Amino acid sequence: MAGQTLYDKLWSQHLVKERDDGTALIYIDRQLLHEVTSPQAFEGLRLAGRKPWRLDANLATPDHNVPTTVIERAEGNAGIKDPVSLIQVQTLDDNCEAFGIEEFRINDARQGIVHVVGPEQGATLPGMTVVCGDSHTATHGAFAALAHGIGTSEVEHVLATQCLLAQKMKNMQVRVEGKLGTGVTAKDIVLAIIGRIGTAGGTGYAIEFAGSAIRDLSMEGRMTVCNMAIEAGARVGLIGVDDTTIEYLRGRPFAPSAEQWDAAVADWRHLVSDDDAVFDKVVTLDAAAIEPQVSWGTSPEMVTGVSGEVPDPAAQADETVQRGYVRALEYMGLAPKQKITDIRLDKVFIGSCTNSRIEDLREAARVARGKKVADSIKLAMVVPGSGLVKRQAEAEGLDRIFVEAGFEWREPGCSMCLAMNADKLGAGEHCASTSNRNFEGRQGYGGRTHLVSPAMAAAAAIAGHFVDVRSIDDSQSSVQEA
Ligand SMILES: CC(C)[C@H](C(=O)O)[C@@H](O)C(=O)O
Ligand code: SF4
Repeated sequence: MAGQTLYDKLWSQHLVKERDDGTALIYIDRQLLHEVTSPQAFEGLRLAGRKPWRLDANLATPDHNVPTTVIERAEGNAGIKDPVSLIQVQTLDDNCEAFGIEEFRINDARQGIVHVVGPEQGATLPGMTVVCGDSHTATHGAFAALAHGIGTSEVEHVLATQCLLAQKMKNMQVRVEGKLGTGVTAKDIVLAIIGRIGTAGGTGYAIEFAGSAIRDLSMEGRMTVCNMAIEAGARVGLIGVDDTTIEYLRGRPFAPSAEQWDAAVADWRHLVSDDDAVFDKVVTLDAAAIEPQVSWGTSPEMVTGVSGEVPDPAAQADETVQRGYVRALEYMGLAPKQKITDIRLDKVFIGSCTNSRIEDLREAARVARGKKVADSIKLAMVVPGSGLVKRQAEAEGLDRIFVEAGFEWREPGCSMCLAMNADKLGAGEHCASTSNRNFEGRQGYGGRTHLVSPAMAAAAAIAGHFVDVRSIDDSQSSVQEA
C-alpha cells in the first residue's frame, strides 16, 4: 500500500464516520470565531436551546469591523461609528459572555486578526482540525493542521456538536525548490504559484506546499503561503511539521505544557507526507526564477513580475481570457503593455492576515528606514495583525521607523483589506496592498488593488510607484553594514 499524504493522515485521524457516498463526519479540535460569521450561529443555538459542546475548543476575537485609530479605540466598542459594525462586535462580546467562550476584546493586547491570533497563542497546533467562518482559515495549515473556512450554519453545527460534515478532497503537492533571490519573499512565492495554476487550479484539492524553498521559510512566511491557498481555489493549504514549526510553538500560551511537550512533539513529528505518498497532482516551481510579484488585474491570478508589463488583451489566444483582461484593465485604469514600474499609487496598505506579522513589518521597515513616503501618496498605513505583534514591533523600534518615514501606525484589525470598517480606498485610487484579494471594490467602491509583498509595498510608498525592491535592497544592505 502506498504511503499517506499529510492530508490523508489528518483526515483519517479525525474521521468519525464515512458513508458510501463519500459524505463524512469529522471531529473538530478548534473553532476560531469572529464577529461577522458568528451572530446567526449563536442565535441558532439559542433558538434550539442548545449549548456549545466544548467551550475550551473555541476562541473568539473581533477583527473585520474594528477601527484602527487610537482615538476611536480609546472609546472601546463605542468608538465604532458604523452602526452595523458596532452591532456585530457588541454581539460577539455578548455571545461569548453569555455562552462562556474565551474572547480577546477590542482593547485586549491579544486581540487581532483571527488568523494571526490563533497561531500566535498556540491555539493552532499540529495535527488539529481547525475551522472558522472565514475562508482564510487555510492559513493555519502552515502548522500541519487540517484547517479551512466554513459557513455560518456550520459554525453553529460545530459549536453544538464539535463535528462537521465534510467530503474528502484530492491531494495536490506544490513543490518550490531552490533558493529565493534577495528581496523575494513568501508572498511572491504564493502569488507566483497562483499566477501559474490560476484561481481555480486548486479547486477540489488540499494543497501541500513542499520543497526546499518552503522549508527555508519561517512560520510567518509559511502562513503567508497557506493563507492564499484559497485564492488558488483550494480550501486547504498544508505544510508538514519540522523544527521550525516546533520551535515557533514552544512556550505559547495554548501550547502543551512543559510536562506534555516532549510527548506532543514526538506525535507531531509524524505529521509529514510519507516518502512514498502519491499525490493526484504535482506542480513544481523554481524558487530562483521567482521575481517580486505585482498583481495588475482584478483576480489574484492576474499577476506578473515587477520587471514585467501589463498584458495586452489582444495578444491572448482565448477569447474569454481576452474579454476578462479588457474588463480588468478598464476597471484598473491601466493600458496594455504599460510597465509595472510605471503604475502610480495613491495609497499603501501594509497589513491583513496575509502579511501583518512581525517578520512582515520587519521587512517593510528595513525598506522604509531613513526614507520618506512620496508626496503623491495620500495615505500609507501599517496595521499590525494583533496587539502582540504591535507591541513586539514597538519594542524593536519599527513603529518609529514607519512614523518618521510618514506611514500611519495603526491598531490591529483587518483594516483596509476589505471595506468593512473605516479604512477604505476611494474610487479610482491605486493601492499597493499586502492583502490577498484584489476583486472589484474589495478595498472600497471603485478602488484598485495591487497585491504585493510588504517590502514591495514599502518601496512603492517611497517611490510613489512600483519599484523593484531588489535594487533598493542591494544599496540598503551596504548602508546598513557600514
Ligand atoms: C468576512 C469573511 C466571511 C470573509 C472571508 O470568508 O474570507 C473575509 O474575511 C474576507 O477576507 O473576504
Ligand atoms: S485580513 Fe482580510 S482576508 Fe484576512 S480575515 Fe480579515 S478581511 Fe479576511
